[in-house]
Amino acid sequence: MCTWQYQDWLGKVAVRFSNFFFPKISNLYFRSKHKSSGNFLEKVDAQRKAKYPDRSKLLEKVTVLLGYDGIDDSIDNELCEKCNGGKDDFDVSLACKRFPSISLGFFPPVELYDEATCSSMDEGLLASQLYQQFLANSSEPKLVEPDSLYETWTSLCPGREDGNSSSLTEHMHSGSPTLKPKAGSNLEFHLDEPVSATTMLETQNTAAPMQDILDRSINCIPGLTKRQYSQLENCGFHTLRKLLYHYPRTYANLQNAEVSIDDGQYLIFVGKILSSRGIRAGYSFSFLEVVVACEVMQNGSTSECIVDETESRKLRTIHLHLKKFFRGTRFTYQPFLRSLESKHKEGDVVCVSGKVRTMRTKDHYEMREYTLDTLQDEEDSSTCGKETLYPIYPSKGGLKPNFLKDIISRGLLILPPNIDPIPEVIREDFKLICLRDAYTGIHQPKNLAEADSARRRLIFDEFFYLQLGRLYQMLEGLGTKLEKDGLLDKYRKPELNAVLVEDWSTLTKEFFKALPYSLTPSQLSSVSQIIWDLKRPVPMNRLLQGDVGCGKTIVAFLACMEVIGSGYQAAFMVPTELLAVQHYEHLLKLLENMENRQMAPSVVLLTGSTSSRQSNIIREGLKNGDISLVIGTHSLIADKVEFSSLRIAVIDEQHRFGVIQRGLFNSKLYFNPASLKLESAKSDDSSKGDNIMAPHVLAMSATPIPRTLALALYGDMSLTQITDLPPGRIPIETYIIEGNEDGIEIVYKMMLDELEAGGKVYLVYPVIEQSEQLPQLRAASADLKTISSRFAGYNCGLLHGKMKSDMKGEALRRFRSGETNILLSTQVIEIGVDVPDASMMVVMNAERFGIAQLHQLRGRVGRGDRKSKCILVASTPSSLNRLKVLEKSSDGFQLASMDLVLRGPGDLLGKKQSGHLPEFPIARLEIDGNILQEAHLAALKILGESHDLGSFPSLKAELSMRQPLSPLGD
Ligand SMILES: Nc1ncnc2c1ncn2[C@@H]1O[C@H](COP(=O)(O)OP(=O)(O)OP(=O)(O)O)[C@@H](O)[C@H]1O
Repeated sequence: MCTWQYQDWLGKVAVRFSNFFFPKISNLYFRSKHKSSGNFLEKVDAQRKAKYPDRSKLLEKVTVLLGYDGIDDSIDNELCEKCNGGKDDFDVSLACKRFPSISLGFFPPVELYDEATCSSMDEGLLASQLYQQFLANSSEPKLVEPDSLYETWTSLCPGREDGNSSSLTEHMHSGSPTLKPKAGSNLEFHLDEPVSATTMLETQNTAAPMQDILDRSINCIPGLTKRQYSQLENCGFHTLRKLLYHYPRTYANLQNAEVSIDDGQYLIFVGKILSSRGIRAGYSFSFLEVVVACEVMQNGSTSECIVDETESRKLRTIHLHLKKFFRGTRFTYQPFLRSLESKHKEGDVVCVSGKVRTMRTKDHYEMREYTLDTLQDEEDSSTCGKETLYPIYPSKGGLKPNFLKDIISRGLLILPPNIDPIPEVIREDFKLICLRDAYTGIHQPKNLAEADSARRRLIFDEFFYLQLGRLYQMLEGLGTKLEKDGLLDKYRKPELNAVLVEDWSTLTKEFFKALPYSLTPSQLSSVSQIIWDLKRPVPMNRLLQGDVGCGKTIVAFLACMEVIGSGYQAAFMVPTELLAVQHYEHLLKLLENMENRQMAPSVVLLTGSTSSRQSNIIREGLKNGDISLVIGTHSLIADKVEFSSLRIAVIDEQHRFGVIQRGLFNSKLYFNPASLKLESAKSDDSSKGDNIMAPHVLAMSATPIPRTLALALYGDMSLTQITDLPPGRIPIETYIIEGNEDGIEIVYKMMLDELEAGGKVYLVYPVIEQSEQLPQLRAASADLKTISSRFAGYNCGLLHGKMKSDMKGEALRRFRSGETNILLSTQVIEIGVDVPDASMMVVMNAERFGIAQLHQLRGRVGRGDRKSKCILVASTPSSLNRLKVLEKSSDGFQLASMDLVLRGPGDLLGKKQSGHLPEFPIARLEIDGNILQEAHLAALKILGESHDLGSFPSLKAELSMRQPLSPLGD
């Protein structure tokens, strides 16, 4: 920089110095009365008049004293803060304008998910106000310099590299305040009137896509101090995206007042803190009581009443007593209590939400569970907007809701309009608002309608990227365009195609004829749909779903027969050895019934307990194609197991396998073209022409969830549902009994009655052995003696996961054959165990099991034509209620979706399948099914246009930002 440039620069710095730092230093001095500040002030004053070069040293010193890195840092920060209105100014005046009705009063909660619509508020978004304020401030002749405005501008709009004046003018609205470039310069501007935020933001985006702004560091928010930055970072707000995902948990609708306060209602109030007291109530007991005075309307008044001041007499004052209790000596110390008290200042205007309990004194209410948000100010409360929504944020990692609210509104300001990766045509088709409006709408809605469209758009995104990701992954795994189009077509037209029984393979038809019962209509159509898929050159990925005991196994066996009948191999993987043995034995029995026994394929069992000699033989048979069907456990996915021509993989109880396990299974089972030994043995030619193809996958689940939920959970799978039960099934009677002495006696009596009537009883326990930590839990092993002596004339068996495999098989065999009448077991029998004449199930400590789990357990009985009972024994009276839902409903769909809602759907794209954290931050699977369907269609539309998303680079980028995808899900 040459000398004159440097002096010019320093001159500008000095102007800013006068305007920013001098008042700051003065404040510092007057506030602290500190001597050193006084000295500084004197020096500063002297240096204001000094020559430019002499000032630089002091400037540097002063800026460092004020907590900046240097002059540049301070200028950037100060200007940004100015353009945000400066925190102090902004907080008071803008909050009041934004929330004109922050007045004392009582208002009901408006849930984020509420679909009600209300009239809209006048123009006046926070964003434009902030800009106007910034520009108003900036219009002081001394402050605004052409390039300082430019600097400010670029710092506000990080994506913008140069001040392109033409693009700026392009977007100016007629009649809007304008910012015009001076003639002959693309850097200098003069102000006519303030420019709206939208106009400015639009202008900085015309050149490059700004989608990546969401993934920039949180540091890109103007005016963020270092401290705020590190606080946000520490709480996980690394990027703007993460910040904007911090949605309000609800909105307080401060205008929509109700008239009565009833005991037990969840309500929202706005009021003023009267007192805050930490009280020691005993040796190790204390509590905090915050009293808030609120003015609410008299019974019979309506919300319109308060618009007219003369009607204000209809208001009455109520007192809310917010109480928090603490137990423990350390909570009774005065310093602790004082610090509690000091968190709430007398006179603060607060928004309180929670459950009210009426107190003895009239108009006094107690709230023990509450949320308290301090509002910015109550000024200007007389100006009532038509409707005002006040977003209530959850706090995070110690960051206060109001702080987050402020940072989020600053973040919204720098959002350019073109951050939306979803093409306009899709937005129009599905009536979606643009992404920036969605972020603004969810954080700063003018009315409920706006919040609702914002929410709809954000939910759409959550589902859309999930669907897009999974379908994209599937397409990537396919070779030809034809296959890819075929796959998409299949998902586009969910109406199912089926193959008539006549067109099934000969083997399938023979096996079908040998069944001891006829298939239900649902089973028959499921088989036909699956076979239609099997005949296509595209690998099937289908989920067969149905309630417990509906007969899925036989459908899967028929699918295997179809493949084997075409000269290929089938693998049937189940989660437990017990189930593998059961399926194996069941299948052998069915095959024995076949008229033409020679047609029966070779079937083997491969589990962890298979001897190594036997395993070697089986592996060899699978490799050379001698074995047509293998039933087994995880052993099937071992590296060593190779197939000659695997054409279908059945995965029973698929949710029992982790994402990676399923992926491994999938990727391992590729049809090996090198080994076409069986090609000549084909009896049908339906599959000819396919060279290398992934095997068909038929996953089975006994967790019957509604179609929409299934779509979300398994978006890349076609779905077949068995909706009926085999004929002759009698509904199971369910009883919930408290496990006290009397209760247990009743249970034993019911068991005895059942045994005397010739029934068989499962007795299920939460644990195998009694534990010292949980003495209240009854244990299977420990109870064996008690039960045996109690039911002396009957034989008891024991079955649990720690037993050796053959012992388990033997225990089940004895129970099935009737050698034992009572089987004491753990939840090991939960999946798949099929003993059709078992007629009673007793579950001890039933509250230890999930709802869906209990439904599965209950499904072990009532599988034959005998009337069955299920008794759920609850340890405590309080747990009875939760179990009652099972007493009322036997609909697996309803119970499973309830369970899903309680547990959360789990991580669908990643490895995590804990099911404890809902993966959709804002969507609710149980109510947003229609949006999910639309998202599914939109994903198909996009991929139909471009299989590899080549034509949609923004979508591809967004997909990778949201979740890195890999075929194995890791
Ligand atoms: N159409 C039918 N008519 C009569 N009985 C049938 C029919 N289909 C299946 N079954 C019998 O119903 C019982 C349950 O079938 P299966 O074990 O296949 O059920 P599932 O759907 O796999 O149940 P779970 O999810 O509990 O494992 C079996 O004993 C089976 O033989």
